[in-house]
Amino acid sequence: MASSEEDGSGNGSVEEKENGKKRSLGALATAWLIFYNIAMTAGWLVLGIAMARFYIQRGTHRGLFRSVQKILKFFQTFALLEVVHCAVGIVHTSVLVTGVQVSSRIFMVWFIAHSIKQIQNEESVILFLVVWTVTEITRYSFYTFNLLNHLPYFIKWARYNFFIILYPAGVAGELLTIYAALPYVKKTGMYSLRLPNKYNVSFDYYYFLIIVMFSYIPLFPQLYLHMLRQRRKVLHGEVIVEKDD
Ligand SMILES: CCCCCCCCCCCCC[C@@H](O)CC(=O)SCCNC(=O)CCNC(=O)[C@H](O)C(C)(C)COP(=O)(O)OP(=O)(O)OC[C@H]1O[C@@H](n2cnc3c(N)ncnc32)[C@H](O)[C@@H]1OP(=O)(O)O
Repeated sequence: MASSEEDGSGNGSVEEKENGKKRSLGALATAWLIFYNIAMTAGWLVLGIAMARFYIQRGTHRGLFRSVQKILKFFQTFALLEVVHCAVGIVHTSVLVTGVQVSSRIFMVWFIAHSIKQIQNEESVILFLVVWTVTEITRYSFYTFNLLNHLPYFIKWARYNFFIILYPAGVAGELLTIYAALPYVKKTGMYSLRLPNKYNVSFDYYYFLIIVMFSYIPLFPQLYLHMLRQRRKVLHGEVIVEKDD
């Protein structure tokens, strides 16, 4: 009689198969994340180089957003996958924190900078673009090297120190840009729904933007504190017990 190990019907064998499955899922997920992080690092690098070239050649920031917007829209929108990564569990971080971060960026790109052409040449747009670019090149290269188990210390240091200045600077750029958009939104009534209409609902994008600006007050500190906790954990080895979402 064949032993359970030989015929593959015993517990040990089932466990082995399951472990194998886990291993291959793990390998697949790792391979995907390496590909994703390399693509994102490259995308933000291309954006950074395009911005620098534009400024060196033209000597002005006017027209810069227009010239780099396609790359920005593509790679910032691609970042939606980060929420998916957390949701399916291949990345161990909070769906809520990542969701707030990604949705605020998507909102800035599509519903502010893309939609309101009149504000595209504001200095504040360049401020958040430069800040996002430096942040993302550092962040995605950090994840890539980390997954490859070859993380240079200066990248780790940059990932968990740059944000101390870049986060408030990015928020300032975003808030100033929304503020600059307000008069145009009020004048044109864009994305607004006035009564009477067949749905019997009204929506005022102008007031919505004001609410969004105020929502930074409770939300931004949460993200900043999250990053400070990550910093203590990664750079100083502190054990931090995170609350579930
Ligand atoms: C509809 C209208 C919406 C309006 C909403 C208004 C909201 C307003 C408030 C929002 C303000 C945001 C402003 C913001 O846009 C401004 C800026 O970004 S300025 C630039 C500076 N910013 C930053 O430095 C933050 C950048 N963002 C992040 O770091 C992340 O998005 C964040 C979710 C905030 C934190 O990331 P995370 O929790 O993942 O921290 P870690 O990087 O330490 O990673 C934790 C573990 O997860 C692993 N991980 C994560 N991602 C990956 C990945 N892609 N590939 C592989 N591994 C990944 C990481 O390695 C860690 O694992 P381990 O702990 O095991 O090492």
